[in-house]
Amino acid sequence: MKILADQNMPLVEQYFADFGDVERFDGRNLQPEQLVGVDILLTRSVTNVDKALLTQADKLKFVGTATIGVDHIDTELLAERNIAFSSAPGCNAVAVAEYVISSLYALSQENASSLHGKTIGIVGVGSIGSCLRDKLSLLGMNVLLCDPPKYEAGELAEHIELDTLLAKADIVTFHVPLVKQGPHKTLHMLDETRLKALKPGMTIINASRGDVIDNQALLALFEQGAKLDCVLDVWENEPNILTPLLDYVRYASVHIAGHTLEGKARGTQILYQQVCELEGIAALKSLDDFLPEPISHSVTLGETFNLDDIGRLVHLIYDVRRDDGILRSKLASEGFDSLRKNYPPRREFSTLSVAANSACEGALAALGFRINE
Ligand SMILES: NC(=O)c1ccc[n+]([C@@H]2O[C@H](COP(=O)([O-])OP(=O)(O)OC[C@H]3O[C@@H](n4cnc5c(N)ncnc54)[C@H](O)[C@@H]3O)[C@@H](O)[C@H]2O)c1
Ligand SMILES: O=C(O)[C@H](O)[C@H](O)COP(=O)(O)O
Repeated sequence: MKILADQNMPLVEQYFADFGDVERFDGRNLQPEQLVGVDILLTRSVTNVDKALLTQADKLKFVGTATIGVDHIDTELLAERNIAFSSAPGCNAVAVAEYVISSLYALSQENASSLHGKTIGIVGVGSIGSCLRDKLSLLGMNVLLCDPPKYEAGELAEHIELDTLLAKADIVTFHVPLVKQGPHKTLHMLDETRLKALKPGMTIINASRGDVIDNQALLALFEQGAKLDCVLDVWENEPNILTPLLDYVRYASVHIAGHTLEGKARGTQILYQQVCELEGIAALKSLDDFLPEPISHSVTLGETFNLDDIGRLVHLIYDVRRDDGILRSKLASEGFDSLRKNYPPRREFSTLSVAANSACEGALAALGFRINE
C-alpha cells in the first residue's frame, strides 16, 4: 500500500510502516498528481481535500485528517466516491481546554483579578466545550453554555442564546466548528454588530476557527478604542493573518492550541485505529509506546498552597505567554507555517503527578493533574 502523509503529522512511520510505504507531503502544496497510486491519504487542517485535488486519485480508499475540525474536507465527495473517511474527534480537546485555562490564569495574574465567581460563556459544547465546562465549574466559575444544535437535539439541558450569553458573561470562549451556511452558521458569528455590543473589559478567546470572528471588524473596533482582552489562537486567512491586530490582542498564537505532544499523537493513533478496522486487523500499537518522558514528573505542594496558587502550577506545565512571545518575536522572520511546524514540545497537565493538600486536591484533579494517593 502507498500511504501519503502530511510532513507535520507525528509518528506516521511508527504507526503505519507495517501497511506499506509512507511518503510525506507539504500540506499547503499537495498537487493532484501526487495522489496517483495512493491508497491512504493522511492530512492535517491545511490541506483542502476537494474535487480538484482528487482528480488523479485512482486507488484512494481512505482519507484521514488528524484533526477535530473537518472544514477542509469535502466529506460528501468522499462518500460519493466510496472513499472511507475519518477525522480524529476529541484528539486534542484536552490540549485546547488547557490552552484556555492557561490563558485565563495568565490574564487573571496580569489583571490582578480572581477567576473565582467570574462568569464564562462557552460557545459550542462538544468535546472541547464540555471538557472546559467540567474543569471551570470546579474552579468556582459560573459557566453559561450556548449550543443550539445540541440543545435542539435534546443533548444539552442548559443553553442560552448567544446574544444573552454575550450580555451576561465576563469571558466568552468559542469552540464551534466552522459552518459556512445554514441555521447554525458560525462564520462571523462574532460580527461587527455583536462586537460593538460587547461590554468594555470583557475577555474574548477564540481557539476554534479564525473565521468565527470578523477580524477586520475586530481590528476596527480596537482602533476606535475598545477595551477588550482578546486571546486569539486562530485567525482569518491563515497563514496570512491580519498582523495589525497583534498590537491589540493580549495573547496571540499560531493555531497551536491543540498542539500538545499527546494531542498530535492521539490524532495519528485514531487514524491508525481506523485503518486497522478498515483492513480487518487488530490495532496493537498505543500512544504509550511512543511518547517521550515529560521533563517533570511530580511535585509536592506545601500545606499553604491554596486555590489562588493553582495558576502557578498550570504555568509550570504550560504558559500561553511562551507561545505569544514566539509569535511576536518570530512571525516576521519565520512566517506562520514555519512557527507551527517548529512548535516547541508541550505536554498536558496529566504528565504531572501532584501531592496536594486536601483543600486543592479536587480542583487539581478536575484540571487534569494526576493526584498522588
Ligand atoms: N485551535 C486549535 O488548535 C483547535 C484544535 C481542535 C479543534 N479546533 C476547532 O474547535 C472546534 C470544536 O472542537 P470540538 O472537538 O469541541 O468539536 P465538537 O464537534 O465535539 O463540538 C462542536 C460543538 O459546537 C456546536 N455548534 C455547532 N454550531 C454551533 C453554533 N452555531 N453555535 C453554538 N454551538 C454550535 C456543535 O453542536 C457541537 O456540540 C473544531 O471544529 C475545530 O474547528 C481548534
Ligand atoms: O481541528 C483541529 O484539530 C485543530 O485545528 C488542529 O490542531 C489544527 O492543527 P493542524 O492540523 O493544522 O496541525
